[in-house]
Parts: sequence; structure tokens; C-alpha cells
Amino acid sequence: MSALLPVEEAQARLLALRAPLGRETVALADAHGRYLAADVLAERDQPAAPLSAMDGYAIRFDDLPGPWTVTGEVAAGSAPDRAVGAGEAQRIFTGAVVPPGADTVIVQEDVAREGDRLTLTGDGPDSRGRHIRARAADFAAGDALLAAGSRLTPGAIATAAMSGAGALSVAIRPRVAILTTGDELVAPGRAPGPGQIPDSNGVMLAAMLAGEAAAPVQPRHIRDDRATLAKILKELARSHDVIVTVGGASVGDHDHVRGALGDAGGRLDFWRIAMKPGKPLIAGTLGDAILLGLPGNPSSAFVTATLFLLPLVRHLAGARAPLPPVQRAPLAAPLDAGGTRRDYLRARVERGVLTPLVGQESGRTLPLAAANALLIRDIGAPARDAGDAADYIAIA
Ligand SMILES: Nc1nc2c(c(=O)[nH]1)N[C@H]1C(S)=C(S)[C@@H](COP(=O)(O)OP(=O)(O)OC[C@H]3O[C@@H](n4cnc5c(N)ncnc54)[C@H](O)[C@@H]3O)O[C@H]1N2
Ligand code: MOO
Repeated sequence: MSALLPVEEAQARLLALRAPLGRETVALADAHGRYLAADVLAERDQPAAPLSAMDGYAIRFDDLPGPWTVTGEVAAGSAPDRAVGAGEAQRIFTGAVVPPGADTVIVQEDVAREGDRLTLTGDGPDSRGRHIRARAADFAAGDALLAAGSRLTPGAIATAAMSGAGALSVAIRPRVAILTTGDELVAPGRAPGPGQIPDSNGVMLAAMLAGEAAAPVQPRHIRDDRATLAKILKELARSHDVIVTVGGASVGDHDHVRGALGDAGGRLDFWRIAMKPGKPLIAGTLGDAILLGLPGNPSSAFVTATLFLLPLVRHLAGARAPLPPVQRAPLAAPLDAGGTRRDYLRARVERGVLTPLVGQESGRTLPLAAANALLIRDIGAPARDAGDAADYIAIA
């Protein structure tokens, strides 16, 4: 029996199978969750001119404590048509350009106005420049705002829009096929016959991918038949970047994924990882497609998808840092020593403290619904007490 591959080595080998996909230009409205293929540089100063941050009056700080003569008005979206001279004020609104000559805005709550005459009734501004957003305070033209390989979050999209962009260069989304295998599976919602169970992995994996920069995926199911599997793998490889199979990864007489990959003309890269759950994970190539064979047990499929499938999709989709970040938190309770495979225990992190959930058998789905973290216990790790630190990965 060949040695089990360490997780990090398997992740590195998987990501090395193929470079990120090419690039395309997408409108900002379609950019959410995509990865930038190039740095975003500001095309303009923001703000491009000093703007008022409040509704009130633009004045010269040196003229305090007033009174002033109101000589004009400037609203957001228009340019001031005259300067503010000594003893003068102009009515101004939030977001409007501060007229030349003025250096301070006084809020309307602090003044009284009668006709053109304005007098101070409150404390007034305490410093020159008060309530003014300086030119280029957010960023200046030419500033590097967003880095290639970073994910386009709503905040990043807002920044790109403000910088002058209407569309962005991003990596192409991988096309992923999900293929669940097994004679025992029925579609969710159908009544299972004797010995049958609902296919929970297909919809779970589709949901996991829906949060990623993958093209939309419709899971497909086939029975345990090696020849049919080989035929379908061959077909899928022509039009997909990644084929994910679930189940049939182990050593049973009906576990056909490795055999079918070979029959279809593909190449096995690795099989079996030093992790629990998830040991029988398969990776290989078939034409230009990458085949990832996840184990069928629900928790095994979830954990291997978190550690291998999602990073692969992110890598192909142009992510600079595709692996889930490892965080650290104290344990709520003692934890037994680690074994011969690295454990990824379904756990909850709450108020900064980690608790492994009851029921770590890989056939269960209920702990997957409760978990918000995978607690990492290394091979041969010593037993730990409550309060000792442990590594974990946050999961959605
Ligand atoms: N003799 C050995 N038996 C097993 C080994 C081993 O090393 N020697 N490894 C075990 C481990 S670890 C795992 S994990 C499983 C993986 O098995 P397979 O990937 O071959 O998966 P199946 O046998 O097809 O199914 C396992 C289990 O999961 C259920 N399943 C499968 N697909 C789905 C789905 N889409 N939705 C919900 N549940 C699914 C299936 O009914 C089985 O109960 O092998 C061990 N065996
Ligand atoms: O490694 Mo299997 O994934 O224990 O259940």
C-alpha cells in the first residue's frame, strides 16, 4: 500500500496541474466574486475637487465669528459660479464643490439666516477645513487601488467604479461538472426505495460552487457502471475545465472512478491523502480537464471540497491566494491526541472559542449544518487542554 500524501503536497500538486484560465472583460455589474487579471489604477482623483461634507454655508475661517452676507448657492452636481470673498458666505449642500475662497463649512444648525444676513448662533467650526472633504483625500489618479489576483468584493467594486472604471479585466470562470455516482442515490425530494438514500452531495457541492467564481453548475447523477462513467467522463472533459465526481473513490467492487478515468484515456496524478475524513481523494487529468474524485461520505465530500475543489476553482479563476486561510483560537474543552491522518473536525467557533461537534463520523450530514469551522488536528498532535490554542478553517 502506497503512503498517504500529506494535504499540503496534494494541494500543491493539484494546483500545478493547470495554470489560471485566460482573461475577459466584464461589466462591474457582473464582476462580483471574480478575480482581477490586472491591477486597478485610479483614472481620476477622488474627490476631484474639495467637497462639502455637510449642509450649511461655505465661509472663510478667518471671518469667524461672522456675521456674513450670503452671496450665492452651490448644490451637489453643479460647479460654483463665483468665489467667496471677505465677509461672504455661500449656501452649500452635502457633496457640493466648495467655492474658491472658502476654506470651511459651517453647519446650518449653528447659524440663523434672515434674507442675505447670516449670524452665528451655535459653536461654529473649531478648525480651518472643517466639514470639507479635501481633493484626492480618498485616492489620486494613478494610485494602485486593487491588486491582480484579488477578489472583487462589493467594496472593491465600489472602489473600481469611483476610480473611473466601468468594466474590469478578470480571469475566465472555470466550467465545472458535478457527477454523483451510486445506485443507492435518488434525487432530493424523491421517496427512496429499499436501501436507497437521497443524493445530498450533488446539491451541497453546487451550493458550495455557487459562492465561487465558477460558471453555474447543474449536478448530474449516474449509476455505478464503469463503462458508462468512462463514456460520460470523456464527454464532459471536452466542455469542462474541472470534473468533480462524488463517490466510487475507494476500494469497493463498485468504486469505478479511477478505473473509468484510465478507460477514458486519462491520467491519475494522485490518490489517497493523509486526512480524515477524505482519505480516498482522487486527482488526475483527462485531456485539458482536471478530474477530482471526492469520497462519497457527506462529510468527506464536504471537507475535500473545502480543501481541494474550492481552491482549484479559485486558482483557475485567477485567485492569488486560493487556499482557505488557517486561523487560531483557544479550545473550549480538552482534545484527544491526533492519529495517523490529519483530522478536520466539524466544529463551531463562537466568541473566539472552538468546540468540536458531537458526531464526527463521515457519513453524517447534520454536523455539517451546525459547523462553522473545521478544527485541524495534526498527525500525532499531543492531547490538549481547554484553553490551549488550535488551528481551524472558517467555513460558510
Ligand atoms: N475496505 C475499505 N473500505 C473503505 C475505505 C478503505 O480504505 N477500505 N475507505 C473508507 C473511506 S475513508 C471512505 S471516505 C469511503 C469513501 O467511499 P467512496 O468514495 O468509494 O464512496 P461510496 O462508497 O460510493 O459512498 C460512501 C458513502 O457515501 C454515501 N454517498 C455516496 N454518494 C453520495 C451522495 N451523492 N449523497 C449522499 N451520500 C452519498 C454512500 O451511500 C455511502 O454510504 O469508503 C470507505 N470504505
Ligand atoms: O476518510 Mo473517510 O473520508 O473517513 O470517511
